[in-house]
Amino acid sequence: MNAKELIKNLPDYQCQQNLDMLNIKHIEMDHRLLKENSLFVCIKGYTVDGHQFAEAAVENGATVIVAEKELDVSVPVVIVPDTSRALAHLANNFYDHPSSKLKVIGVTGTNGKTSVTNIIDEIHHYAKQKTAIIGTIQMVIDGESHPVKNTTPDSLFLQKNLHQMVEKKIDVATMEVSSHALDLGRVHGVDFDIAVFTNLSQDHLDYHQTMENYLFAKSLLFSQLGNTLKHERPKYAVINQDDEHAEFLNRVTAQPVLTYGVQNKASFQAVNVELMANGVSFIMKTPKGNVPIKSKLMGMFSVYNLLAAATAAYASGIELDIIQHVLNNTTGVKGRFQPVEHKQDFGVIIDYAHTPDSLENVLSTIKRFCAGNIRVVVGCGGDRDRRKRPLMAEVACQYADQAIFTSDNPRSESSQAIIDDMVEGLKHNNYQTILDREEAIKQAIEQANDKDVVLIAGKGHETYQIVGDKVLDFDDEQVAIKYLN
Ligand SMILES: CC(=O)N[C@H]1[C@@H](OP(=O)(O)OP(=O)(O)OC[C@H]2O[C@@H](n3ccc(=O)[nH]c3=O)[C@H](O)[C@@H]2O)O[C@H](CO)[C@@H](O)[C@@H]1O[C@H](C)C(=O)N[C@@H](C)C(=O)N[C@H](CCC(=O)O)C(=O)O
Repeated sequence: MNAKELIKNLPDYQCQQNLDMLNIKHIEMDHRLLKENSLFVCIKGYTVDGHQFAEAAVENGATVIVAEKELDVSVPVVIVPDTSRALAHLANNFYDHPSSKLKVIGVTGTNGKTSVTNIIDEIHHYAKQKTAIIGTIQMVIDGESHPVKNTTPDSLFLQKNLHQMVEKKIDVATMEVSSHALDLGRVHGVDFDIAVFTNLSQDHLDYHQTMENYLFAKSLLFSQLGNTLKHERPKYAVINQDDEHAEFLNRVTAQPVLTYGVQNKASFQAVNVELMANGVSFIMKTPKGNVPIKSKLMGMFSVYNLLAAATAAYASGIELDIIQHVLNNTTGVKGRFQPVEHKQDFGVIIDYAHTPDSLENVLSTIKRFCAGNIRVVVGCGGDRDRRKRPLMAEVACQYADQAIFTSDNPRSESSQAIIDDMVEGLKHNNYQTILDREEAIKQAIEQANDKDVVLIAGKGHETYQIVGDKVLDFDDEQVAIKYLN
């Protein structure tokens, strides 16, 4: 693509050099990945400023640099006020606006994003559509799995892979949209068809500082839905009517809204809800009649996840009998309320719950069917929201009979310091501290009696533990299996 053509839609750029003859074959934001004839965008990161790699980028094949300041390099420099924003638009332009060529469903909210995204994907797959999914666990394009670094990737990765999806004739891409991504503009330019809101509770205050900022970031997905129709396809906002922020989000979007909920009247409402030891059942009231649902997924939060996915799928034009089939048969996602199969007479469940709210949801669900004691193994991540630490410990001790506080991903912090934050001011004494996560899981399993349930919380699907700058192999499920057999 001609360099001048590529940058022409940037609203506010300066470039003293002539770009007419330059052909750009790649866009890159990491100088280590550069190839010949690339445009390199210098991103000011949190830990590193990409501007320092400009010279090395030229050596590695960059023929144009996009930066926020003048640079002493031998190739043309395009100066823009904000390189992250420019990258999102350049990538969208370079890959020819891929999100306008397939249906894109974005799911945001504190809890439930992964489960809802996966159920929406399952429904479209069952409806014989070609699907792709982008989320915390992985990116899957037409059944092929790819690793991911972030829940919602940076704009370059995102646009490149949306382009791949168009090439592979994907009909619908369902993606988790984190508040970080919305705030950092990773999804700028993505033409969403449907935006789904699950819920909002305390998390990520290390980044957003206040709940108002956190809500504002989430709301960007709904304002970004715009007010235009794309390709004659209607756009929809799907909102959890029972969440206290529903009304605010309702006002943010200019598109038609479909709601779901249990307590309040909604487009999709669950009534006659029964929470059982082996699943949930309810009648799903819909604009086209009542649909009985009996799912293997457990707990009230699963009722909400199922409703969110059903409403989004309905907004996407899927027939109710297909939605019903998938809701009744889905087995959920690895690391989300995942039972570990074994021979003993007690239960072991792995869950990604790493917020006070999600931990409370999971523990209160277990409380409904556990005939013995609940034992929870839990920690908090390092270099992340410190304010949630005592709240997590309080929830653990309040709902479980015995809590073991241990390491999560301590990152650059000491595990002991994180646990000190958790227990500061804690009035309960039904807890012990075992810093080593494997030892904590072992102890919880060895202490369990018949009818007890052991919940291993916080890391879910993760197969690693981040200690300092090392990423060590660690899989809660594998460790549990080791001590169960
Ligand atoms: C705070 C934050 O969001 N950081 C993200 C950010 O990293 P950073 O700002 O430190 O950037 P950097 O990697 O130092 O590099 C800056 C620039 O220099 C370039 N570079 C760097 C080194 C080099 O040798 N050469 C080079 O060119 C980089 O490619 C980049 O363009 O940009 C990276 C690339 O896009 C992200 O992977 C990284 O996410 C980190 C891993 C992260 O942990 N982010 C969390 C906070 C996050 O975003 N979480 C949400 C999920 C939240 C949830 O719902 O649970 C998410 O969506 O994942």
